[in-house]
Amino acid sequence: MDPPSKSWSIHTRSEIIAKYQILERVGAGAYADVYRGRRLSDDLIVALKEIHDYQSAFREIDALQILQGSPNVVVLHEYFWREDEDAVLVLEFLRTDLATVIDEAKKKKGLPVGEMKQWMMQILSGVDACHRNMIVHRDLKPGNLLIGDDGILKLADFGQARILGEPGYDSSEGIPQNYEHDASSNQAGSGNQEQGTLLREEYFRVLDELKTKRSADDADKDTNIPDGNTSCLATCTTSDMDDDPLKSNFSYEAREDEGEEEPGCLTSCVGTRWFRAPELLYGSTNYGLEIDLWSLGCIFAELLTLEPLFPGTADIDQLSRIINVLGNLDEKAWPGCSKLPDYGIISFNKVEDPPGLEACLPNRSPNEVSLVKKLVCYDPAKRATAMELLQDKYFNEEPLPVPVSELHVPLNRKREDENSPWHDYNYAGSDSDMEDFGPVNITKTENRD
Ligand SMILES: Nc1ncnc2c1ncn2[C@@H]1O[C@H](COP(=O)(O)OP(=O)(O)OP(=O)(O)O)[C@@H](O)[C@H]1O
Repeated sequence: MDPPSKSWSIHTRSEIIAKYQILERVGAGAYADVYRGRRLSDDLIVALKEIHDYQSAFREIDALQILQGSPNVVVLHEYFWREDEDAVLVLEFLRTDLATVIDEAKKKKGLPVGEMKQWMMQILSGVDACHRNMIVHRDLKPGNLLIGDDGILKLADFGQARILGEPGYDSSEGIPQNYEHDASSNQAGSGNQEQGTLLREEYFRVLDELKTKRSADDADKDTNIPDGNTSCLATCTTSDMDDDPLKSNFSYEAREDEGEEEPGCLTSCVGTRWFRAPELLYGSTNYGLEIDLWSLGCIFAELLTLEPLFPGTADIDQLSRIINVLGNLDEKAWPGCSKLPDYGIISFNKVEDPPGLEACLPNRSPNEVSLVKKLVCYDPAKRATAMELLQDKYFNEEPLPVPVSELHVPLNRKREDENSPWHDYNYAGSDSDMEDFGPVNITKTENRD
């Protein structure tokens, strides 16, 4: 089978326009365009997500099918996917997101604690649903936590999600059960459709072809947005590596391919830099659900201060910011960390007296600081689970979480490209991982073999 040609236009898809009126485009991500749509049968407003990347589509459909019924995960109504077309997911339409809540709170100089707790509990409930199903989201950030008019927050954008097995995951578990590959059939999947299930062998064959094609596509790319608030898959290109003076450390694309072929390996190039766990920054390929818990800690800290916790401008700057707060990463802080693939490559100067997370959370209560500390810690095994945090005393002390109906839901969505503190930076044209980041004491040691 030839790699699928991309339609790039949902408007030409007869099977979709027979059922939905396509309204305006409401968003675009690394590999997707999202439109507001209206279901003709009952006027239901939906989001139509056209995904231009096969792997992201497989992952998103697979994870969402497993998580359907979880109150804090976006609803997948149905999806369309023909062999030669992009997948189009029909999702419930959610007008705003947590990034907008934070942005509005900043303008109003604060977020009431009772509201903040309610947002946090909903996030924890969504993450708990994922982790109970051994699904690691891998791109948790405020912009991927969507919010409906009713104040219900839902985890979205599962394009980087993976299903982990026990004890080492079997990558073949990431197969969508209802993928329709018969071009004669006019629709691919509506959650419970049985016909057209793709065999595992066929799935991996198709995936291999696509990865080969994607590598070729990536080699052609010459644009890069070095935005720490943008998903890694959007920022990792071959041009990143070419410009990176430590390029032997950051061979992300190579890792993605290697990792997919060997069960038990995962790519370290996932997520969004500001929310990326240290094990990913050090190149780990056998991490677990805990990477989401680190991201969660960064999101909670941002809710508490209304500023990103570690707004790194490059991967090394990201690590430097973490180390400058938590102290150096060593065997004492996380036994086994020296085995991380990139651990020996860059050594940071000794941080003599790290200020700790308290310094990043001024004027916050001890229980609030403690909540963040339970998540933002080096040793992944020490990070509290979402389930544990739902029982945290913080949520049972005054002021209690407000009911969902009392949450202030913003009317619109923040236009990230305009409001991002890195907006100007993004368009300054710098791709280099070593340019433009703040003062950082690093020493480059010799390359790995
Ligand atoms: N269910 C939805 N309802 C309303 N808008 C949505 C919905 N899903 C996505 N969007 C909008 O579309 C944008 C892009 O969607 P999404 O983040 O899922 O795409 P992506 O390509 O996977 O993104 P990323 O680059 O973050 O990986 C979102 O930021 C949001 O503005």
